[in-house]
Amino acid sequence: MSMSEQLELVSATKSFGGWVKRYKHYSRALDCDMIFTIYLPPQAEEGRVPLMWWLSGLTCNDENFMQKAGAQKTAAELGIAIVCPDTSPRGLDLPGEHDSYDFGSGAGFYLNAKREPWSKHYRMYDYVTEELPSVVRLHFPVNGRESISGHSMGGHGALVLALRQPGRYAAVSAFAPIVNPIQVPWGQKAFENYLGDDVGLRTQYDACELVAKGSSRQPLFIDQGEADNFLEEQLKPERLEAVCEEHDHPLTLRRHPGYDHSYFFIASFIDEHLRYHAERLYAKR
Ligand SMILES: N[C@@H](CCC(=O)N[C@@H](CSC=O)C(=O)NCC(=O)O)C(=O)O
Repeated sequence: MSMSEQLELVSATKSFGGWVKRYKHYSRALDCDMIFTIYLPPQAEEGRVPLMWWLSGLTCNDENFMQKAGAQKTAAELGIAIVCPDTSPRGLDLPGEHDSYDFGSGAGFYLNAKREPWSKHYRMYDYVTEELPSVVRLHFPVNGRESISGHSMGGHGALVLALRQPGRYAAVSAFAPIVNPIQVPWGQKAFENYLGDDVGLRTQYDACELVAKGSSRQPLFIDQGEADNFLEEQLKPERLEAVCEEHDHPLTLRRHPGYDHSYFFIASFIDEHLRYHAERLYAKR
């Protein structure tokens, strides 16, 4: 077993007949130690189960979703494992890395950075698409069926990963995703610093641009709160709606009056997302 495949158990907590477990491992892609959390439903004690990836947003780590979304009860009922990676490399002290909430630590944007000093460690795209899935497949009873979801920056990650890898995920959904990062302040700041001014490279990490490019027909399921204080400046779901309409890309976008950007919003609709994922994860191919 390579160094990156060796896991150290950090904690194990029983939940709805299954287990929430945190593991530490060395990531070769990021060249640092990382922690991820997995929920293993009770069915995983008897056989292999499908897996939903959850990508969290700015300022989060691997724990926010497991502690706040209340997903375990329905995941246990449906027999779905959930893996929550962290949102950036950790344990480094790159210059400026911890200075702001929307860049550097806690804000990896699920991309492979090209600019120094970020390029050696900030390779979250490779980490969440290749390295961590290999580790999970090696150590846990998963059956090869995967889906993906996420929130805000993690919603951006879920959409981009799915649109760039047609056929990989049985389902993709998002809560309040950043759909057009190249056109909004959060994304512009991150992409400028991580990727530089290569416009072609930036568009590869932008859901609206990927839909316009048309390389995937993956249906997208999105929930958005109308009282979200990031809605107008950072999220702009109407842009994705317009590009999907123009390119006839399947999109279900639900707007919910009164809901904000928090995990109270996610907890309110996570069961519907899990059922959406389960239907597709268990569908006959
Ligand atoms: N601190 C910032 C906002 C931080 C914030 O709202 N983070 C969200 C994700 S935002 C987009 O990626 C989050 O999930 N926070 C963690 C949580 O547990 O709620 C500010 O004050 O503006």
